[in-house]
Amino acid sequence: MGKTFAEKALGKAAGYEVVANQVVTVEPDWCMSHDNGAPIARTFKKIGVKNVKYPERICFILDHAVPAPSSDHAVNHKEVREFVKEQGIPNFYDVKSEGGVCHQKMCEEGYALPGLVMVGSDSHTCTYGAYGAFSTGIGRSEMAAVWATGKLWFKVPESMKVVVTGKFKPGVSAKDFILKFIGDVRADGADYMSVEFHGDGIENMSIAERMTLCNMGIEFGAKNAVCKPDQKVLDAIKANAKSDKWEPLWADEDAVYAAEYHYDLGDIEPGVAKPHKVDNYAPIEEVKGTPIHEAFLGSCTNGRIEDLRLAAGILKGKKVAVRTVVIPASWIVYRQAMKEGLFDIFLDAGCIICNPGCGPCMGNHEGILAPGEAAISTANRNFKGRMGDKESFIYLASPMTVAASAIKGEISDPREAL
Ligand SMILES: CC(C)[C@H](C(=O)O)[C@@H](O)C(=O)O
Ligand code: SF4
Repeated sequence: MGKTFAEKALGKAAGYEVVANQVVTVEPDWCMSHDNGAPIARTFKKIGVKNVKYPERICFILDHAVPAPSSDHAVNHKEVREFVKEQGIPNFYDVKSEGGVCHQKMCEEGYALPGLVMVGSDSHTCTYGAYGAFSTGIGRSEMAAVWATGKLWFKVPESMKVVVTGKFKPGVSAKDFILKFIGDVRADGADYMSVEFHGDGIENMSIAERMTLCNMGIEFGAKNAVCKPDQKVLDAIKANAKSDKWEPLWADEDAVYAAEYHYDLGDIEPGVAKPHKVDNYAPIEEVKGTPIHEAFLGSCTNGRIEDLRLAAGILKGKKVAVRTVVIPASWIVYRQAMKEGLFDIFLDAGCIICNPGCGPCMGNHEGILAPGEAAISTANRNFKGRMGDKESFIYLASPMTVAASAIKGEISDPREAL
């Protein structure tokens, strides 16, 4: 019987053959934390161990509220800095023009690598599956224990196979597909499963698009989400792989799956997730004309250079009708966007460009909504109150839909703006 990706990756880490539902203990290759490293450090101190087991495997990336918008946030940052120093942790991205959203940094700095086991104290750690890693979010106390012991147990997940063929039509992108998919399988569709994206539809996608898919794995319950580490990935990691333990792993043809789905990307149209759930999908036709008060282009889901280019293509020579916040996912993306002239397009259109970080994605700052207001956002969550006020509304959409909607001040079909 063939093996799934999860069975291979966790088997490799355990050092012996494993099958779905077996419990294994492994030593994760990387442990990522962000601003919440501060409460984790407090928990770590209660364990009674003086030093973390593998300082070189820990990464800290301050991003959730940078620069600190409140004293509480500043205290978190301060405690992270102190912990990094005290424990001799080499991989630290402070509030400087070298950071960005943690998941973007883990990918662009060469931590995300095929076949590695990666954990993060953030639910969207599943993003690194775009590079063929087995990556998953874990809780804070769990992370404190991993720092102390270097180990973590997993139940090897059962797997879901999503076979994706074809190409998107103009005006449609990976975000439209994943929103539609989540609408179909619902928020618990892949609970504790390893989700594998297969097919030429995925091969045709850029790594950025694959990151958008894997990033949203947790929004339908996945333990991890992953794409085959093909030549595109091998080329991308050549320059700066931060570990030599990687190995491209992929599922066998005859692996056994708990569920299987098939999609043709040519059938996908622009769509949104309506308030207040990510699986509340609607095709654009259904929501077209809904007034919005803010547009947000950014986050770990869609703040990459490829996303900014798509939005700029629509905003070029136009004016936005509502406040539009653009946040490149990292300073590398920021510089690139500046170099390509995208900032001129955004600024001429009336957009605000903020420093890389999570921004308003989870309501910390840089674009909080007032009661009764609605936003269209490229992020990944639209829960009640997510952008600051319980009486506000969030529609999730692709960068092109967000740009087209910003111009009209109402939810709009990007195909009409091309
Ligand atoms: C703050 C953090 C723990 C949280 C997460 O786990 O995902 C955040 O990044 C989010 O997107 O909701
Ligand atoms: S950008 Fe949003 S979803 Fe991504 S890590 Fe930050 S808060 Fe979470």
